[in-house]
Amino acid sequence: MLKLDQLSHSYQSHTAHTQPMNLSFSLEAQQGDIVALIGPSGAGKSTLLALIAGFLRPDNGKLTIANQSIFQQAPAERPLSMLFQEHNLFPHLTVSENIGLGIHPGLKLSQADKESIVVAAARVGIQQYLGRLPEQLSGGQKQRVALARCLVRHRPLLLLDEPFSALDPALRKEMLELVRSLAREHQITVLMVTHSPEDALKIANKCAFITNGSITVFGDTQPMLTQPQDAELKHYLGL
Ligand SMILES: Nc1ncnc2c1ncn2[C@@H]1O[C@H](COP(=O)(O)OP(=O)(O)OP(=O)(O)O)[C@@H](O)[C@H]1O
Repeated sequence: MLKLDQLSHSYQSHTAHTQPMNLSFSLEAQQGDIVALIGPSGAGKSTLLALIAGFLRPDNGKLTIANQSIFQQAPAERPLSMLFQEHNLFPHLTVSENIGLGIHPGLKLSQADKESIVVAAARVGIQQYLGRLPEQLSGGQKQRVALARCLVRHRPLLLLDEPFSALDPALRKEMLELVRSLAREHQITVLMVTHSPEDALKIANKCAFITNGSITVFGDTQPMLTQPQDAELKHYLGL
């Protein structure tokens, strides 16, 4: 479904004392896979998502979704949605309007669109807040709104950059379970950056370990994280 073949990017060094950072990623995920992206700080996890989302231009390599190259597509045209830890909602727009932005950036919405906003809000459990402004919501409720906005887009790929790490453990677990059931229901492929191996074990069937700008271990999450063979991965997990 999603295929990256040596998708590369180099960050130039800004000072004489630092080296340029070269990153290159190869990865294959099937439809409905939930892939956890783990690895030390600065390894390249967010860069990988930015390359797929189109925020960052690759220098080389191939990037396909359902065998179609998305290399030339602008970020908004790509068949994906993305959820970050912060800055997900516009403060002056209601919950309903914030969700509607996922359908049309100018909020030109048909009756059917408005109905799909209500359906998505109900699916993530925030239908009673549709008229509120983001400041009138808790952190967890805000992330539900952002998730509903991803849902109304009906895109086959969802990119998550630690969206729930600021939530308390019980709420985080709830949100992870919600993402897992939504991914199952809609056969969405999910790539999730996380610093928590526990979260990876809870939600992801596949796991990619990123070090120094590339994926060095990829496999089924359970054996990979509970019986790691790779020395660097063992060290990262503290085993
Ligand atoms: N705009 C930039 N210019 C130069 N170097 C950058 C830039 N953005 C990121 N880098 C470098 O590229 C590397 C990968 O960064 P990235 O943010 O992808 O890592 P990460 O694995 O997501 O880290 P973290 O877990 O801390 O968020 C880091 O060494 C970082 O310093």
